[in-house]
Amino acid sequence: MSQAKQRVSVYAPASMGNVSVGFDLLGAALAPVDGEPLGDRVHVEASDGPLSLECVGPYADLLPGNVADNIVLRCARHFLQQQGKPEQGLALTLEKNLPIGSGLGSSASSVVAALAAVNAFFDSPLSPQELLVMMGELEGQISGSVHYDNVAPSYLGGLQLMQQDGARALPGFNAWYWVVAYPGITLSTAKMRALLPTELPLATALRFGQQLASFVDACHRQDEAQALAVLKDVVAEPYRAAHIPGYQAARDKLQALGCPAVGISGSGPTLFAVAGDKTQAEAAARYLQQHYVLNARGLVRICKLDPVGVQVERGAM
Ligand SMILES: Nc1ncnc2c1ncn2[C@@H]1O[C@H](COP(=O)(O)OP(=O)(O)O)[C@@H](O)[C@H]1O
Ligand SMILES: N[C@@H](CCOP(=O)(O)O)C(=O)O
Repeated sequence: MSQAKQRVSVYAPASMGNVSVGFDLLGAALAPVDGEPLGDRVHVEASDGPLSLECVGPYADLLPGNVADNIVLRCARHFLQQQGKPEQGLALTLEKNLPIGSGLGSSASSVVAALAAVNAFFDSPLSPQELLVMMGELEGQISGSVHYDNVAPSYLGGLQLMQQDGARALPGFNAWYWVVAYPGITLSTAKMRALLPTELPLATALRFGQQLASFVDACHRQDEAQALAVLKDVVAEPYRAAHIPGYQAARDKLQALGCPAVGISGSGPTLFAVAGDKTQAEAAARYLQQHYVLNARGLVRICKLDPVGVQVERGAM
């Protein structure tokens, strides 16, 4: 009697790094309100050959031509080496649903889905904390430095604040909609990081600390007015805004439409706008679709926070 082969599929949602107020320290997982997924999927199944990766999906053609450079394969290799396992017997498929270099945590989504999938395939030898550390290291290999504000929310869901010893969930504001718009052009995270100064003036450092502390306090007390008053980026936006085509004009227009906060998602070019209700979210989405999206690769989604993060499905083939 032949034994059924095991198959594991993992979905990892898009994420928004920084959320304006917490450069490299705060991130949010996104779930479109229309129920359509917005994130990469990785499938792992047993095979008789060497470790392999196939890429499919709407943004697969933008991945590195050499599959060995794909972060999903690098994640699988790293995991197998770390576990003392041979590089064979696994066939991986990446469904590349997120645009690359978009500010939607695309590489992080692939990293989270890949590592969660291989870990689940081998019955979870790594704890969630160990896995999160590995995700941060692998994501850091391609984005220019280790930062957890994409991998942590994609893995754990919700709004995640990085601490010295791991990630802590912050209570978000249930009424808020997060409208995200990706114009359809690529901006490399590493290059957008290279625009930033290596040191900040003392006044900026103080303002950053005060704003982040106020935002965290406001989340815990569910003080919406205080949270919105400090949802501002004094660290990265001043250096990045001019490098994102159309960003400053769109931000001004969205504010005029009544959106209480607008910012760069991750390192851009995606922008986000907070909307207090569905009507305002739809007006912002219409504006962004007409004026911020530049080509057919672009997208606009009205989202809530994804409360779940990674989703693992097991099955037999
Ligand atoms: N599975 C993958 N998903 C996204 N990017 C990948 C993947 N594998 C390799 N890469 C490479 O990693 C880099 C990711 O760029 P980055 O600007 O960090 O994108 P993002 O901000 O969308 O994560 C690109 O050079 C891309 O070719
Ligand atoms: N904190 C990082 C976030 C990068 O996010 P990405 O989605 O653009 O990769 C930064 O601002 O550099």
